Amino acid sequence: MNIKNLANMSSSIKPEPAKGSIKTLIGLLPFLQPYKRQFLLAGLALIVAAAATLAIPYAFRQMIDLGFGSRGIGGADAAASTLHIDLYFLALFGVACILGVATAARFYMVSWLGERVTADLRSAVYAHVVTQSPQFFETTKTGEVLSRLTTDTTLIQTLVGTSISMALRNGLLFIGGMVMLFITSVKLSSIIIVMLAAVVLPIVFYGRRVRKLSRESQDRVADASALAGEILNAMPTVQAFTHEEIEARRFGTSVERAFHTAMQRIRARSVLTMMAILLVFGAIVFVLWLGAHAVVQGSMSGGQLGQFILYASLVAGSIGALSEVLGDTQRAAGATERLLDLLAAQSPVQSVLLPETLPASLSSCTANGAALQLEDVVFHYPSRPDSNALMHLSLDIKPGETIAVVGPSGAGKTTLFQLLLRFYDPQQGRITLDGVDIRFLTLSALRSAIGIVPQDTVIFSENALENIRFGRADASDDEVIAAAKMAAAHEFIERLPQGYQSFLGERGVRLSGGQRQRIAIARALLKNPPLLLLDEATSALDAESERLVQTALEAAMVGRTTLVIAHRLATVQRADRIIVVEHGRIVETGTHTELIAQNGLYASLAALQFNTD
Ligand SMILES: Nc1ncnc2c1ncn2[C@@H]1O[C@H](COP(=O)(O)OP(=O)(O)OP(=O)(O)O)[C@@H](O)[C@H]1O
Repeated sequence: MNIKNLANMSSSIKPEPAKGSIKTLIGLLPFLQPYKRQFLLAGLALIVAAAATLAIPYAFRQMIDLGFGSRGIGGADAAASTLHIDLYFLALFGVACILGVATAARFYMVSWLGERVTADLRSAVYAHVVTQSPQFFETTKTGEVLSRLTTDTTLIQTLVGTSISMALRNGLLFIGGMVMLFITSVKLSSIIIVMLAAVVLPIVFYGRRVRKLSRESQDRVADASALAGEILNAMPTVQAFTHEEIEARRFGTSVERAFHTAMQRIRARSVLTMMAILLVFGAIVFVLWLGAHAVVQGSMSGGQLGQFILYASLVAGSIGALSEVLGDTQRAAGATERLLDLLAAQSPVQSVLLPETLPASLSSCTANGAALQLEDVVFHYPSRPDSNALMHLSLDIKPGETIAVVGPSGAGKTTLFQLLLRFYDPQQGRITLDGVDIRFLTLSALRSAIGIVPQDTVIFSENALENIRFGRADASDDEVIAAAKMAAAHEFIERLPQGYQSFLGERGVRLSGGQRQRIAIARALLKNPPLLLLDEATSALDAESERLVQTALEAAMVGRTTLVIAHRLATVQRADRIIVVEHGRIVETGTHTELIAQNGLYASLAALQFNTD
């Protein structure tokens, strides 16, 4: 349980990972391992198909030399020749049948693998990303994560579903074809080998360039989608400032940049393909020219040359395909690198291996709430190491107490909540819940004990029932309705067109601010936590909403410890204690009356903040 080490772990993903090489693909092995059997079957189908392909030129030669050859033309041998033709055509058809079945089987297995591995990878990356701390989401754009989940996984799907099998098939055809070329004619094949060596070097060199451009191209696409994601999430602001055109132009520029980089990659890849084909075929045409001379001089039969031509075109085709596969594989290697980076991101806030448990009274909140202690807490955000957001903050809260937290903007009020939820760990000091250091609890045990009503409630694209059930997934409908009643949300939900079944739409656009807050309060009540964190909305509600929200909050505070970032007079007046925070320190503590009497920071804040009530 070395907390220091845990805290020091970096959560951010590397901004620019080391150069992607095909070796990176080894990182995919854990995702392939569960499907060894399918791989084996696909491999078998592949070998059968490759063997059938390689058998075709041989059958072809037999047909020419033995079927049409000098032995078979005219006279007594005519009957035997017909038999030969029948046999060899039958054999050829047999081979084609095997090729058809084996190719279909390979395609099926390999495509299945591609889809399966991609689905697993997507789920694994997503499951990992949702456990990351806020720090991660500060440094990684949502759009980029989405792009990795979609574009990058699709590249890997191409790799597993197509490229690997293409590489293996063409690799086999290349090796088998070369062996058969040597068997057919050692002299011509030796010449081909020498020429091939001269052909491969430029291809390898150019392949590197294509890989680099691939990576850049993916980055640009990710940039564009990150930009779009950010803007689409802020549409009302964008439109209120009439920024539609500017944003459309900005996105257009980003898309153009992606297009430009993609074009560079496509150009490089076209050159690569052209070079590969020209060089390989050039070499083969030259060798065939030599072969034609050999047939004329009688040192080679026509069938032999036919067979050689077919094998040579198989070999040439396989080299062409391999160079193309190399491009895809390199793109997939880049994608794998980016996905593995995401998977490797470690949240600095981790559950300890041997967690302590909360006292039973806390896990089922029936008692009075939780005791909470902050002991000399010092904290700075990882992105701002030289500016402490909280400084030597100590606080002792008894079970059932209601504490109002007041302070100027930027004082550290929200930060305090973030630490209580363990979105971050303090650099110094500790926080205990009923005497247990919260770092020794599992994250889920800690967060289950805390209910939060944020300033701005997120409403999911679900009906009202499910939106409240977000507070506790296993709550029954009756429990949800009971919580809604306590939170003064029942009436307005009943009045919605389909009552609790009403779809609240993306971001709950159909609900007013006060209604959203009551949904949030209902969620918290459903969770029934011993510790409640409220962040009162600063925006003014109309008198009726205000009254309803206050009623709901009062219901929510009963029987639990409550910390509330207060913006309303009613709240501070009801609080057992008010703590006044400034520059990350507690500067005043007391009740409303006491603090007003002190005539310090609180008194001046109260005069400003609460005068509308
Ligand atoms: N994610 C973050 N990364 C870096 N600094 C942050 C982050 N969040 C807050 N801060 C800084 O920490 C300090 C305390 O911020 P905090 O949000 O806790 O203030 P607050 O009292 O809640 O203010 P407000 O009432 O305006 O919400 C501020 O100086 C703020 O700029």
